[in-house]
Amino acid sequence: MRIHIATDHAGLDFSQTIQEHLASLGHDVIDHGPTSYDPIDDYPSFCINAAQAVVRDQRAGVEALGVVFGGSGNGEQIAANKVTGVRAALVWNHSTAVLARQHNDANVISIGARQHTVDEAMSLIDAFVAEPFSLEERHVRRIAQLAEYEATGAIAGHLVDPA
Ligand SMILES: O=C(CO)[C@H](O)[C@H](O)COP(=O)(O)O
Repeated sequence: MRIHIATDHAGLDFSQTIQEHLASLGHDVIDHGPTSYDPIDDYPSFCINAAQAVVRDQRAGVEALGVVFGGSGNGEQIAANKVTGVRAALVWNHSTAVLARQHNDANVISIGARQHTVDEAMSLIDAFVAEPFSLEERHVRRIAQLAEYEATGAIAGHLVDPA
């Protein structure tokens, strides 16, 4: 699996340790930064670059996922979800890691580095990467509705207020 990683200053130590862990498991890890600690850096561009790379890879038929870190993970999830084709989930326990794949076919997860130990975060990421999408019809249908809204601003057969 290719795994695209991004963070900001709040998750930089985490990110480096976790990248080594993922590489030791044989994953192809790609770091989208930052490359050095800057306490006033901004997470959006790092996370958007990682998210774009996931979508680009998946569209090219490459198995790829993304993991973004921040202090809470909230802003990083929001940033990743601005990229068309991204389904980014905030993961904070084993169940949300597994369900992000099973139900949501999430292609990016976000983890708050100030909310977990690095060992906890590694186990959340391992659970996420190991879990397949269930392919159950109701989940496929809901994900398709999200993609349709993203593409057209509407969901056929459902009332969506105009943006
Ligand atoms: O989690 C985050 C965004 O959701 C950021 O990592 C966090 O806001 C950074 O905080 P600070 O600039 O105070 O170190």
